[in-house]
This record gives sequence, C-alpha cells and structure tokens, in this order.
Amino acid sequence: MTEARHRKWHKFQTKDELSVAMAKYTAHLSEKFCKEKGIFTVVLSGGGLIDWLCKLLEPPYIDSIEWSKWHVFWVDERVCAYEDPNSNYKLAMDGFLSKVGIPNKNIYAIDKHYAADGNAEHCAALYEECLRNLVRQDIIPLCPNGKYPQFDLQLLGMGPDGHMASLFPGHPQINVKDKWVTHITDSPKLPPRRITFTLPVINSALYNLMAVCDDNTEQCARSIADIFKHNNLALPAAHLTAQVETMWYLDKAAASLL
Ligand SMILES: O=C(O)[C@H](O)[C@@H](O)[C@H](O)[C@H](O)COP(=O)(O)O
Repeated sequence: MTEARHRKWHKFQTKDELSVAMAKYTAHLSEKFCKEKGIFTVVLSGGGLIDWLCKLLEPPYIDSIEWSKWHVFWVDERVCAYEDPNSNYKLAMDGFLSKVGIPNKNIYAIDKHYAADGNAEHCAALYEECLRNLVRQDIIPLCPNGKYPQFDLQLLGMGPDGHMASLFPGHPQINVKDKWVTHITDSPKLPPRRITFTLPVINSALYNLMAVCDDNTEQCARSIADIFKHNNLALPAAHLTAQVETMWYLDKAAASLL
C-alpha cells in the first residue's frame, strides 16, 4: 500500500475540460480494477458531480466501460423519498445510472422506507449494515488496518464553506471514528437530514477525486486557497486524503486564488 498524503491538483479552463478529465480518470480506474479484481467500487456524492460525469455516457466510454462490474455507493445522501428532487440517488439515477448497464442489485441506495420517513439515524445504521454485509461477501475489502471499508474510487465535491460529503465545518460529524456512516439532522446546506460516510472511511479509499467548480461566488476559491495554502483544518475538505492518490480537479474560478 502506498500512502499518498500529498494533494495533487489540476486546473481546467472550462467545466467541460474538467468533465472530460474526470471521465478519463474514472474510465482508467474502472479498467484497472475490473482487470485486477473483476469489480469496481465507485462512491458518488451529490451536487454538480453527476453533470460532470456525463461525459462517461459518450463514446468511447459508454461502450468500453465494463458497467456490469460496477458497484455504486453514495458518500452522503439526503434523507428524503427516492422521488424527491433533493435525493442524490434520484439525481444520479435520472442523470447517469439509468443510462448505463449497471445491474440494479449493484446500486446501493439508502433504505427506501426510513428515507421517506426522514429517519436519518436509522438510514445511517442500515447503510453501515449494508456495507458490513458487502465486506462479509468480499465485495468491499477492509483497509489494511482492518477497521474501515476500502472503496476503489470516490468522486467528491466541496461546498463553498469547505464541507465535503455531509461533514460540515463546526459540526461534530467530522470527529466520528467509531462508525462507518453517521447522520446529521441540522445540515447548514439544505435539506437538513442527511447521512454521510465518516472521515476515516472517506480517507480509506484508494483514490479520491475531488472536483470543484466555483460558479457564482468567490467563496469556493477562498476555501480552496485556505486549504491549499494554509491547510486550514477547520474546513472538513482540508482533511481529505487517500491510500493511493488524492486528486483535486479545479476549474479556473475555483483555482483563482492559488
Ligand atoms: O449531498 C450533497 O449536498 C453533496 O454530496 C455535497 O457534499 C456536495 O458534494 C457539495 O456540496 C458540492 O456540491 P456542488 O457540486 O453542487 O457545489
């Protein structure tokens, strides 16, 4: 195992270029892991990510990726009905997953009923149970310290306040180590009820790719500068690392203060 503590980053002139690079990165790792172990575990987040992933729906990727070997998870999820426009599952299904040949049984959404009831605590506990079952079935390995599941690739986004997944600045979830999945009921980004992987799980992934586009405000650019120049650990995204590679893809605006 290589421990890559360093952040690597690339700046892209346009969101389109960032999307193309993200598709290449994902397709390359898909090929590598499908060849090496016959499956590829991919963890998605919400936000702009699904849009940026859409290059994978175009040639050459759409036909060359071994979609049937993908297993898909969410690093965080809003606790609401599947049909709710806030649902990360719905966002990914509508925009991406329904258009590729990933078997339904390999798409691991939060529990439908507790989600519709808004029961974040139960959703988190059941999602952790789901991951533990997949570890028992050898679909997800444990990382070498034996404590946390190890995913192949996580695709993450950062909010303007420096949050990643549903780990928000000034909230206690960032410190949780005794769980794989935890919950929040007062998220500053709406909707308020969410589940999220804990930081040690996020950092146990082999590859973490964080994509940040600063559409409307300079706040993301300021957070990026705070993380890259000052390693301000008050911002959850400053804690991001991975077992092999931690890659940040930034658009021109997000990288403007570096
Ligand atoms: O469910 C969520 O809200 C997300 O998973 C969240 O962590 C997101 O990734 C960031 O807020 C970035 O979102 P944008 O890409 O929309 O800026």
